[in-house]
Amino acid sequence: MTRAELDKSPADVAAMFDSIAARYDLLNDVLSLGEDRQWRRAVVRAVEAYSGELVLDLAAGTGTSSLSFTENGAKVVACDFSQGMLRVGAEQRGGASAQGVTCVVGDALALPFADETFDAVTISFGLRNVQDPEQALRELRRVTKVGGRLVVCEFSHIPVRPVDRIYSGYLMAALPRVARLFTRNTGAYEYLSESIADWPDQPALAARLQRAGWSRVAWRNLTFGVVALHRGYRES
Ligand SMILES: C[S@@+](CC[C@H](N)C(=O)[O-])C[C@H]1O[C@@H](n2cnc3c(N)ncnc32)[C@H](O)[C@@H]1O
Repeated sequence: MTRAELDKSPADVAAMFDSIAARYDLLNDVLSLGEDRQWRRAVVRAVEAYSGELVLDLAAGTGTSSLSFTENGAKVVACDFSQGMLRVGAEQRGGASAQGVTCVVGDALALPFADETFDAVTISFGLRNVQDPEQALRELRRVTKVGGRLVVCEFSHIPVRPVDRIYSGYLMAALPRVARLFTRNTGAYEYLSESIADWPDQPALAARLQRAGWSRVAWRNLTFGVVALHRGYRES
């Protein structure tokens, strides 16, 4: 059974996602009771990519989110260090460069792109899995054009503490049991629960974005704060 620990060793994280790639999208729908589709629509609206723009979808996984950014004609680079996840997505879209999405293998901590390449950069459910999130946020800023924007979609915390405790109970107890019905790699879903519980809340993540150099940082909650969308701009 392949799972990562909270030290987020890159080799363990990549191997874990390789091992669950084939069932990744199905499990997302099941475990979120279909809410993931609403979250993804909210990300597409927040990124607001249009024709002529180049978007980086970092930690793109199978690229479920990447394809939606092409709706108004933008081109998308789907970057991830799990070749297994990228491969599953490429097979679904008909190639490693198809339907406006180009897959690139790369590490969030040292992105394989020149400075000021992208009009918009985004990362969904990926930043929590990166060993050094602030370094990833600095790298995202480096490859963004001046005036460009960042949207981070990540699990977060429900601001009402007693409700957040009940939700954490679901995460730790029920989620891995439900996952067991669909996958042998229950360790990956124990890691999911633990990493969400361990992740900073909305103001703390906003502070990280600011420390990494992003300006005009703001966030909004989705599904009562189960997920939060953080936004920032590169101003200089
Ligand atoms: C939970 S999946 C999210 C996939 C996709 N963004 C989505 O919304 O479904 C997290 C992804 O982050 C990738 N990832 C984690 N750390 C990374 C790193 N340092 N560099 C590149 N990708 C990374 C994993 O390989 C995995 O595909």
